[in-house]
Amino acid sequence: MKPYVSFNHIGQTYRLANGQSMTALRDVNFEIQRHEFVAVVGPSGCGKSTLLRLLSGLLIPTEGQVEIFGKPVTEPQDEVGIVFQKPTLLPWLSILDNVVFPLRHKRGSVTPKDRERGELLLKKVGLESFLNRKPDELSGGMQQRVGIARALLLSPDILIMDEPFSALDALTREEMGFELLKICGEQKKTTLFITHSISEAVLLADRVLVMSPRPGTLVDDIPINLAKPRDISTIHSPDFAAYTKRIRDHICNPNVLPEAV
Ligand SMILES: Nc1ncnc2c1ncn2[C@@H]1O[C@H](COP(=O)(O)OP(=O)(O)OP(=O)(O)O)[C@@H](O)[C@H]1O
Repeated sequence: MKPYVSFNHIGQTYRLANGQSMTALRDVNFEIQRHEFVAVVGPSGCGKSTLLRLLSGLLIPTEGQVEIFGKPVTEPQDEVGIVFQKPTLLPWLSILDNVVFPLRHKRGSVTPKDRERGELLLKKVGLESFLNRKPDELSGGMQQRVGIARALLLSPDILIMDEPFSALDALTREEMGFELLKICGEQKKTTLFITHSISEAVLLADRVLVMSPRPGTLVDDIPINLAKPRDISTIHSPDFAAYTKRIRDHICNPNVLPEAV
């Protein structure tokens, strides 16, 4: 099967303000199949967000090529939706207007049909009774749901998420993870999910990519063969513990070879 996303020998060197250069990524190679949920974990500064910017077309790699279905990514495109760590909602707009904002930005206007779609997406994330509220009347978890609905507005095939739940409390974070799995399952998205949380990565993903410290490169690519649908009982299974240990060993002690799970 043709990969949906491919990172081919990706290197990224940033030019710093002082004129020096800094290599953030070195020879990163991986593929993502259609409808696969791939999580990326690694130490701080290893280049996780850089990977995300490369796939979103906000950044062009200094080496290699990122491709979506065989086509090089050279600019941002509608088939990619992004959920950021903070949803950055416009405080003066209602929740519904925030969700349809990308269309207003793109086309200059919003049709009743667009608003209907916005309402449907807000229903999907459980916010149908908050359409006319303002962002600061919502909790952090609810605001992040608005960010997810907004990212789904243009029906992207690919969803990229940069630590989307890191600002939430532990319980809300868990709940949002399960909701995300439901949404990705229903809407058949191909997902690249960046997180600092090893257990979140194992709980949500079909595959976990583990990165080395900077310059970041892949040190492990782990298929997560835990039964689906996943729920809170998944966390208590022995396989879950084995997967998290394998990842933690890489991150805490980069010289330890992965154990078989
Ligand atoms: N625009 C930029 N200009 C210069 N250096 C940058 C730029 N963006 C990122 N970097 C550097 O590249 C490296 C990788 O950054 P990146 O944000 O991709 O890592 P990360 O793994 O997402 O980090 P964290 O987990 O701390 O969020 C870091 O050393 C960072 O300082």
